[in-house]
Amino acid sequence: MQIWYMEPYACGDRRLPHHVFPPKKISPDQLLQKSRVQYYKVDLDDTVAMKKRLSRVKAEWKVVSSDILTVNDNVPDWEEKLEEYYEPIVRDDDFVCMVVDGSCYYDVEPEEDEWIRCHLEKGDLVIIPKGLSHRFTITPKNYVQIQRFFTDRNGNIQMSK
Ligand SMILES: CSCCC(=O)/C(O)=C/O
Repeated sequence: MQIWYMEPYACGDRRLPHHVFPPKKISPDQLLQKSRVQYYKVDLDDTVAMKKRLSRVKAEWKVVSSDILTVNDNVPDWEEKLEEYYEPIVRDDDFVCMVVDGSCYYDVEPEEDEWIRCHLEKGDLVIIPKGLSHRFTITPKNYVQIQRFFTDRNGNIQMSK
């Protein structure tokens, strides 16, 4: 995963990196300190290691359901969907997301109008904590397949998936 500060009030093609000038990249540890976003690299080609990592994440974060979402330009109402995903949201549950194929950006906003761009590729898994403003968009590949894991902060019935 590559992580960098975005230029303020980025406009134009959202798929471009929109670095601040000069570019300011940060490490996953710095991202964690700054925003509480956690990061794991999952080796999707190693089934045993992948299952181990995912079952740990599911147990630790009380994952109750998951889905797999493909975002590409064959999606009906593609432009509208992208608009919707780019709208900042603040969730009241922790959100876990892993890139299965392709690439995408999750932008997080630890402080008002200060956006940090996380460029996720295959095997990158992030945990966006509840309460943190974030948004999603695609990269110039125009293609990503992600697995989303939904958590239950109230400890309700667990569904296996
Ligand atoms: C294409 S994923 C859109 C972002 C998302 O599903 C979500 O709920 C983020 O919190």
